[in-house]
Formats: sequence, C-alpha cells, structure tokens
Amino acid sequence: MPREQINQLTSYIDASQVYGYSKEVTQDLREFRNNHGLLREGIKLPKHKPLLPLADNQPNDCRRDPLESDIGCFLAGDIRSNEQLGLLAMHTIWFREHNRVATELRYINPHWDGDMLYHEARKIVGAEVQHITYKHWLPLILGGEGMQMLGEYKGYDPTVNPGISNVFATAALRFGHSLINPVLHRLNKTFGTITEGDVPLQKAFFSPWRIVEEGGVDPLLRGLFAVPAKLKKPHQMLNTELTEHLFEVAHAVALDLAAINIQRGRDHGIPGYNEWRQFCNLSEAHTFDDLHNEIRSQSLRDSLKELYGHPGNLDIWVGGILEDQLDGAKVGPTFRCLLVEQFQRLRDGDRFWYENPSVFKPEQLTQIKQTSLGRVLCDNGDDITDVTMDVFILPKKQSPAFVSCSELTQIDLRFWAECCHDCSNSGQFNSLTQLPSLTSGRSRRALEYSYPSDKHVTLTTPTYTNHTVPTQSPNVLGEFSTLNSLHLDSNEVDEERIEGIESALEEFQKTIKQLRRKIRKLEHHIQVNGKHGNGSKCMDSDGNWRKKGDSWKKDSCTQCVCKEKQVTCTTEKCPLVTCATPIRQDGECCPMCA
Ligand code: HEM
Repeated sequence: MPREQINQLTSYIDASQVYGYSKEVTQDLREFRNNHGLLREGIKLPKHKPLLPLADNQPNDCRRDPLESDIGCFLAGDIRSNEQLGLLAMHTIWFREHNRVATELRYINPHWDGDMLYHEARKIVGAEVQHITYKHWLPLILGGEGMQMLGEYKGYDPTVNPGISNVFATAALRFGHSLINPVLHRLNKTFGTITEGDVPLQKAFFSPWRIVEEGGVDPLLRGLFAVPAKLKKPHQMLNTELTEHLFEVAHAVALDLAAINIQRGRDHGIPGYNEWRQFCNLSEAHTFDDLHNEIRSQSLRDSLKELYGHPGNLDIWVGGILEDQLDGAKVGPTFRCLLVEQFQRLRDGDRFWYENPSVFKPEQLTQIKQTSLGRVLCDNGDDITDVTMDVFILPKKQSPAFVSCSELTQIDLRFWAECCHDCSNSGQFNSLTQLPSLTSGRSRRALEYSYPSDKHVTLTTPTYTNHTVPTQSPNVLGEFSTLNSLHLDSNEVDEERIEGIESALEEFQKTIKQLRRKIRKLEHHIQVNGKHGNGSKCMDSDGNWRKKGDSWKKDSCTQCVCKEKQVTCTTEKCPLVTCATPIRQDGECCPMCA
C-alpha cells in the first residue's frame, strides 16, 4: 500500500499533533523556549552552559550499556508514547486482543448478538488492562512502600471522584518522559536486530508505514521487552530525541517535550513544586539545599538555583522529575505520592472496577487474574513464540531469560459460557441474541457497518498471523473487525423476513424482561426470608408479597388469603336476580334489583 494512503488512513493520529494549541499558546511556548535557551533557531547559546538542565545532548542508547537499567522499555511506558511506532504496535495488540476475545466468545455463545459480543469483549479487555496495570506495572513504578500507600482494593466508594487530576496529567504521570529510550530496537525471532535495523525515535514519529513495510509489530514488541529502558540520571532527564527532534517529521520546527511540559503546567495554572510537597506531607523547601535528600546532585541544585532563584518558583514537573528515584520506585517522593493518590481514585471510584464483586463471577475473575502482558503479546503478535515471564523486567534479570508462550497461562473464556437456562446472569448486557444471520446469513447491523469492498467475503474466522495489509482492508493495521468478518452475500438478505423476525424478537425480549423482574423479586424474597427465618409469606398474582394471614380482595368478587405460604382465593357466586334492570353497586360483586 502506498505510504500516502497509509498515512491518510491514520490521519486521526495527525490530528492530535497540535494538542489543542492555539496560535497564541504556540507563540507563548516559542517565547518561553527562546527565553530559556530551548529554541534552536535564531538564538545561539553557549553549549557548555544550558540554562535548563533537562536536555542531555548525548543520546542515551541504553543498549551501549545494558547494565544501566533493570527494566525493559515496556516499563518505561513506551506504550504511552504518542505518535510513535511502539504505541501503534501496542494499539494493534490490544485491538487484536479485543477481536480475539470477541471471536472466541462468539463460538462459546453462538446466541449472543453483536452488541453483546462487543460489550463483553470490551469489559474483559478493560479488566485485563486494569489487572496488568495495577498488579504488574504499578509495583515496579511505585515500589514496595508506594504499593503499601496504595493499599488493597476494599470495594467501590461512591464518594471517590475517579476523574484525572490536573496535576497528574500535567506533571506526575509525565515522569515517564525521563525513561524513554531514544532508539526503538527491532528484534527478530532469535532476538537479533532485523535487517531493516533499529529506528531512532525521531524517525519513529508519524511513520506507521514502517510497521507495514518493515516486519510488522513483532520486532518492535520484542525490542520493548528485551532491551533496557533508558536509565534516569540526574543530568539525563529527557533524551535529545525528545527535546531536539520531537515530531520533526511533521513540523517545520521540531518540538521540545521538556519545554512543552513546563509550559503546559503553567497553562493549566498548576501550583508549584513546594505546594505539592506540602500536599504530600513533605517538608517545605526554603533553599535548594533543603532538597539535598531528594535531589542529591549538588550541581543540579546549583543549576536550579541559578534558573529559579527560590524553590518557591520551581515548576512541579521540573521538581518532580529531578527528584532521585526512591528505592524500588521509578519516581521520587512527590511524584510517588501524586501517582498513588490518582491510582487510588481511579480504582476506588470506578463502579466497574474489575475486582468489584458485582462485575465478574468469582470464577471469571480468577481467569482475568491469569492475564499477563506477555500472554497478550503471544496471543496477538504476528508470530511471537517466545517472551519473558514478566515482560516488564529485563530477560537477564529473570530465570530462565525467555520462555515459550505455552508457559504463560491464558485466560479461559469458557467461564463466560452462558447456559440457555441462565441467560440473565453471565453478561453485563442482557441483550437477546441469536439472529438467524449468525448461522445462515448476516444481520442488517453488519450490512450497515460493513465496508463496500467486504461484501462478498465468506464466513471465516479472522486470522492474525499476517502483518500484510489486505487490499480491501478497512484500516492500515490489517485487521478485520470480528463482526465485519461475518459478511455473506448481501443479495441473500431478505429485508422483510428479517424485519418480521426482529419484531418477534422484540416481543420475546419484553416477555423475558418481565420474567426477569419476577425472578429478581423472587430472589429478593428468598434473601429476606433467609435473613429473618420467616418463610411464611406469599406472593400474589401481581408479584406483591403478602404476610401470613393477610386477606385481600383481588376484585369485587374474589377474596384471597395468604395461608401456608400459598394464596388461596375464593370467588363469590351470585344468586339469580329476577328484575329486568339489575344494578351493581360500587365494591359489590353481585348485581341487585333496585
Ligand atoms: C516516545 C515517547 C513519548 C512521547 C514522544 C511523548 C510525547 C508527549 C507529548 C507531545 C505530550 C503532549 C504534551 C502537551 O501538549 O502538553 C505528552 C503528554 C503526556 N505524556 Fe508523553 N510522550 C511519550 C511517552 C510518555 C510516557 C512513557 C508517559 C508515562 C508513563 C507519558 C505520559 C504523558 C502524560 C500523562 C501526558 C499528558 C496527557 C494528557 O494530559 O492528556 N508520555 N507526551
């Protein structure tokens, strides 16, 4: 496929390159960069004396000294990297995971419709991401003490706001920018460099064609788990690919991520570093030397003093990122506190948190907990057969260094099988399913959402073993959505017949809803009786509960009573009346003569 076409298909990525900058802000940013020696054109600064000690002019190829870091680039979160190949590779993997889960669910529950399959697959994939993030990634970011601060999940708390805080997005989570490797390594099946070579980060922006033409996603993914991340060092915060060449491919002037982060914090009016220290119960710094525990490098503290004058002026992102990493954490104390605070809220304020007992059945949750990122790579790479047991940790820090994919447990989706007598329980969305299309033709929904060129594809299971792009593919990554792969010849679709079946289905759904409501009432009744040991109530024909001995009029002629857990009703028989125009008085059962 021509590059322009690939780029066009992924133009949604281009749209985000401006990040909502207005012209004024861009101008402001340029001035800021200019004032702080961060703008390259037009202004010459003495090289030996950078004003802001953030950019390091030596590319830090962590491969030159693999002993530097104990974590793989995955942990550095290349997964969060904007517009670069690592991110595209990860999007592809999770996109395929969704389709893989949906396809498997379709075979397990052939009566589920498209919506049901979509939502259940989404729910499972969301849970996998939550599990991997909190149980595998965060412990390495926050360290043991940080995890203690995070604490165990204690259930949903409706008073917790799970929104993203300004300081988290604008400063704390941007700690990841200091761990980014300036080179994206690309490894073959035997973990040697592929013939096309590694890619410097600056060449990895806006170049999705590289995935298509240069070996698919596998080489990039292997590079992410087998190569060390950049080590965060006091004088090497952001690599120069980020400060000198960011988005150079797409912009007339390259951007500078350090300057953007600082400016973004100011745009957002985020309080300074000292205020956040107080928020985190850390001592306020009156001089830069007060920070000798957090920022151990004397020369760094001196540079900060020269630049900021007083710690009270220090930008939060700058202060946070310059703090030395705590033992076992990838951040210093202030960022650790801010990360913990946000990750707690994301968990506790989420009604659909995967560990919330009402979200999955216990046996399903056990399966979700089997997930690992390594397994997801195995299941969804083009041809990944070997990974590390923990893809966030370098191979040489694990024994054995590499394992075959078969060693990693896989989530067993048979626990999502819905028996015909238990349709109301398994999924979150109780939609009625089994359109005839699943077995004998496609549904109208698929017709509407299909791509014209897909129309004559026969029913097949999508395969993910190929990284080339089918000519009629809806997107650059060579994926078919599960539902779109169900297409049959559109001429066979009998619109009228389907409409009839659909209205019958609608009726059927209504009836099922009513039945469910009754079942819920019954279940509730059983619960209540279980608690109070009172098993003597009766349910009347309207679904209401009656106490033992209660008596009521069902209609004017029918008297009911609750006896022995059963409702017994007697209907009054009316005597014959002889007059020509008998009348019936309100509340009375039998007509009478006036
Ligand atoms: C090659 C790697 C990366 C590149 C090129 C990159 C670049 C960027 C850019 C250009 C922005 C927008 C800045 C702005 O306009 O304010 C941004 C935002 C951000 N980045 Fe990165 N980043 C990378 C990796 C990471 C990593 C590894 C993390 C964290 C682990 C991270 C966390 C964030 C956060 C939290 C934001 C703010 C997002 C928001 O508020 O919506 N980034 N990054």
